[in-house]
Amino acid sequence: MAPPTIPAPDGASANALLVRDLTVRYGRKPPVINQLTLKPVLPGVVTALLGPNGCGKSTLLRALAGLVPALGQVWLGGQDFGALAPAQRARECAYLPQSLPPPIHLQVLEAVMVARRAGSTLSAGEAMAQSLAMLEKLGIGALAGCWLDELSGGQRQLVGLAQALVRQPRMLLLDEPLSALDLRHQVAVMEAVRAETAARTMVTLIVMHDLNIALQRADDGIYLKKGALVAQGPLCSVTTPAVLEEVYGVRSSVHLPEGGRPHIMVEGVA
Ligand SMILES: Nc1ncnc2c1ncn2[C@@H]1O[C@H](COP(=O)(O)OP(=O)(O)OP(=O)(O)O)[C@@H](O)[C@H]1O
Repeated sequence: MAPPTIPAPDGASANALLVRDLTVRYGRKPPVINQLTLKPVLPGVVTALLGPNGCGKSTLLRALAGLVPALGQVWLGGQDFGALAPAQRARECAYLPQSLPPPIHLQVLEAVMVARRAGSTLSAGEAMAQSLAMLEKLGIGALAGCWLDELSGGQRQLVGLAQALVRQPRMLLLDEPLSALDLRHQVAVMEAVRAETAARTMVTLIVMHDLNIALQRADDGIYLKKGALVAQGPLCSVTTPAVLEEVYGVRSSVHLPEGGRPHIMVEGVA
């Protein structure tokens, strides 16, 4: 089947994620996502997936990862992603769920190495070097020898992220990866994700609730409401008081410091 014809910016479509007419429902309930069509989600930049509780952000990520059945078309890098065998899809797409990785009795370095070696022919030595480097990038090199089941929630979240990043997927889907992290680790994670996304020209979608962190650290944004697209584009351009009122039902103002990125002041419920 030919890729869906969604207009892409010049030269951007080759590795982009294309989503067309995506419908996802749980059981017999009405669809959570109903015929969603996105503009191309570009590779090499971080795209924040935003919207109120229950609007379908996690469902969209799970559908893209092939973890819930969906109707419609999902293409990645010119390939019909929905038609790939599950093993190949798992190699090309790393998905980090909202829930923490299970606290199994494994050392952190081993756990990251297992993720790196899954489905690859990499030697143990090379996998160890890459795994250690990834732990360092996320600021948790000191945890390499610790047991996973003795870590805090935030530390486990960081290890889950290291496992996702070290696999070098073509598409990285992160569901609220900052939720359990302190400020320093939030910044370290977003910097590492940005650097890996750019270096590997990955498609990276991150569910976020903190709009100001998104505005500082993400490039593009997708605003959803009730499973439908409200706005998509460069995050600093699409984040307007009108969009925030429509999506979240709040009154807000956008402040633009000289030479900086905008930040949002929420003034109240609309
Ligand atoms: N496994 C499931 N079975 C049935 N309904 C589900 C299931 N998972 C999610 N839903 C429903 O789908 C809707 C969207 O949920 P989803 O988790 O995708 O939202 P979300 O935008 O990620 O929310 P949040 O920001 O609160 O995490 C909700 O109404 C939820 O109740």
